Amino acid sequence: MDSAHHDCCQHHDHHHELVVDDVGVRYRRLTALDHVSLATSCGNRVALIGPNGAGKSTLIKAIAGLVPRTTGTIRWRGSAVRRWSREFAYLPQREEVDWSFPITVRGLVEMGRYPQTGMWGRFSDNDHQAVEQALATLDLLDLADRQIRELSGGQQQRAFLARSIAQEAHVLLLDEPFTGLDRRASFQLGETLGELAREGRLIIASHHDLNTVVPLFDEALLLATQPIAFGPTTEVLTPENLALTFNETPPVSAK
Ligand SMILES: Nc1ncnc2c1ncn2[C@@H]1O[C@H](COP(=O)(O)OP(=O)(O)OP(=O)(O)O)[C@@H](O)[C@H]1O
Repeated sequence: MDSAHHDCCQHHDHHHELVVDDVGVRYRRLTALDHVSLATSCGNRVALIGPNGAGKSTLIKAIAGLVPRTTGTIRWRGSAVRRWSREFAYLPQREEVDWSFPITVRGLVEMGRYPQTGMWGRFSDNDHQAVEQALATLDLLDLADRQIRELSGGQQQRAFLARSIAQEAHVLLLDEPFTGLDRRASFQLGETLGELAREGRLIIASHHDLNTVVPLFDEALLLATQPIAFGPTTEVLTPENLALTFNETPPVSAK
């Protein structure tokens, strides 16, 4: 990966850059999230872990400013997040994407520039350069003129990541990015996310495979509508916390 060091952490102070404070989200009468808090900063990869319906997607959308909060606040670098901004990139779950939509990889990555140029705006040299740089970063130059429907699942994920790089997003919010990838594609995506985090981005992803949380993520939030635990992956992934999260009987310690 050859992109220059990302500027994400230059604003770093003693506080965390992203602060989710006591957030609740309700859909009509259903409480999807309740009293959720976490604080983290750029450079981290944060896993959201929990059973189906635990609120992982809802939290991702709330941080992205895509669903309204019922309670609490979300602050990014000291300012309240109220609606979507260019600093956040959101990748929906695979099944929410229309993969038959006729667009090339380059066309998809160019969409990352629309917040700057407007949908019908002229692309400057700077915009073209950002697109080519993003394609190169995700190793997609050879595939740039292919239709996205003609790509493998792993290549499609990379195309979406390239779009968020072209957008110059600081926070990547990914809904189950590893689902449906084989081992090789998963490994490659893991390497890519590691690089993007090292360059100074914050990565937040829902994740289902408990066996790969530790190698792939620095921090984890265990979630079951309410937060069960948040912290460094190796500290929070205890059998007790997992049992509470997945509503199983906690292991009885030997007497
Ligand atoms: N648009 C919506 N309207 C009403 N209820 C919703 C909506 N979206 C999600 N829900 C409900 O909110 C709860 C949390 O859903 P969410 O999709 O955030 O969970 P999740 O942890 O991402 O689940 P999964 O692992 O199955 O993707 C669920 O009970 C779900 O049915």
